[in-house]
Amino acid sequence: MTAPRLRMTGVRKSYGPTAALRGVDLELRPGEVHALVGENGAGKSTLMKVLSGAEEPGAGTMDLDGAAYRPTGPQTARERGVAMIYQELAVCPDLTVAGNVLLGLEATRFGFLRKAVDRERVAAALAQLGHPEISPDAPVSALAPAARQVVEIARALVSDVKVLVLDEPTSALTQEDAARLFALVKRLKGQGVTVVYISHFLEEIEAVADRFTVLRDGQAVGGGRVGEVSRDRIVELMVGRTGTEHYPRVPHAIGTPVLELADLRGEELPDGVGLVLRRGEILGIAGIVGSGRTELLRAVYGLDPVRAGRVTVGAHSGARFTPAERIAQGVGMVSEDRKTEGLALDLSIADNLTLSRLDATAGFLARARLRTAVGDLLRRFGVRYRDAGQAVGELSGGNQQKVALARLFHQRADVLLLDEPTKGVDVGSKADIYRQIGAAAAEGKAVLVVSSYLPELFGVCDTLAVMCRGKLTAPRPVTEWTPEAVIAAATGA
Ligand SMILES: Nc1ncnc2c1ncn2[C@@H]1O[C@H](COP(=O)(O)OP(=O)(O)OP(=O)(O)O)[C@@H](O)[C@H]1O
Repeated sequence: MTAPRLRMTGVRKSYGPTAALRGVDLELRPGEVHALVGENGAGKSTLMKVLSGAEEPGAGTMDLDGAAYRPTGPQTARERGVAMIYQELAVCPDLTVAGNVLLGLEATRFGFLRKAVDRERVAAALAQLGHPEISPDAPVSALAPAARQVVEIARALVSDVKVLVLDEPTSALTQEDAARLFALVKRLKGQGVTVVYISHFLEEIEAVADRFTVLRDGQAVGGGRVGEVSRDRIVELMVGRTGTEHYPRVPHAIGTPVLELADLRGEELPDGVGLVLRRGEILGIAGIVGSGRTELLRAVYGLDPVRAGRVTVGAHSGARFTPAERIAQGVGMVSEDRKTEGLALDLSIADNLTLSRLDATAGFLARARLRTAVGDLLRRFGVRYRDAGQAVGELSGGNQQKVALARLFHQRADVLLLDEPTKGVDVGSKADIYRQIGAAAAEGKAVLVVSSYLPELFGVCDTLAVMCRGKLTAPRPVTEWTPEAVIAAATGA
């Protein structure tokens, strides 16, 4: 058997009273793609932060190519050839591509700046990654997310990366860019680089990974070769029980219209959208990143200016309402970008959950009743937390997403606008969210859901419409669509 490239033994890490890692062993081989899977809060990011020097372990040892490995920070980890690429990319937008790729290297490696040589080196790295179209001289601020990600990977490559960690790397990518990323990962593997790949999409893992390890509650509970273990078995290992239903359906009936859009136009997108959403209806909007789906929800909610057209919510007709007015009209939204627009990360879970409830009686509710309501909501959404007084920023990414959704349900909105509601959420918890969406429809609420994950739209929605360059097809029952027809409509084919 090949000697491991990197070995982690008995790694522990606690944040105050929260034990994030409880003695993890992990072995990574040279030139393999190793998937790390597990429920939200299982400890995946923490384990990889320890590996890449961003967090110091409380206990345990690591060795790299047979020698002790104890990084004191991300820079010393990089010097040993271990780098991590986060979901929120860490590039400096004001620098050029070359400036970013060589960041921190000029001084240590070259001693002095050799511009032409540096430029060549960066161009070679980009070509090696299969992206010669990215110019070393381009300002990073001008690049799309997928290209920025390539810049970060190139940065790791020039410092002779041996182990590269990708944390949910496709979360901001179009399907096409995701396919290019998979090709790039395979190239890196061919060059002997070990890639650790964190993802909640088992399809992705099957497409790129050789082996996988499942984390549960801060421990490695299983693993093996991809392809030799069924998806259901992997999910079982993740959640610790059998028979997780992927798309639970709650029976619901469709009633009268509650939201109507007529020729709605934003500054650029959307471009003349009309639709009718009825009580008890779950209407999905498919489309590629950039097609105007997010802009559509933002325009309806009053977050983006509306140039023309009409939005009717119950008795309120017009287009220029503020989000506060929309909330008062019974509209709620969970934005795709929960960090900047959704949650107040420094505030407690309980405060975040109760912030947007404009219920005059809330002030008089006994504290105990409110506490019970909060606890009940957190349970319904399967949030893993220590106590409701804990800051939301301390939760894992997927658990933050669940809090953002739970808040909307606490707000008791009648019209729910959901933009990528299960982004970053694990397979088991996705089912919890689908169940809550179904329950909302059963209570007569109307749901407009934007998603880039087609199986989810097919599994959850009653009706489906596809957005392409700011325009929306007529919504049709989901049974009348096929994935191929959706993709054709989304790409304007
Ligand atoms: N800075 C922090 N302060 C306090 N607790 C933290 C901090 N970072 C992580 N945790 C806790 O450590 C545990 C593991 O979190 P981690 O982010 O590693 O999970 P994850 O498996 O990456 O989850 P996700 O799939 O949601 O990204 C969670 O209980 C989380 O709340």
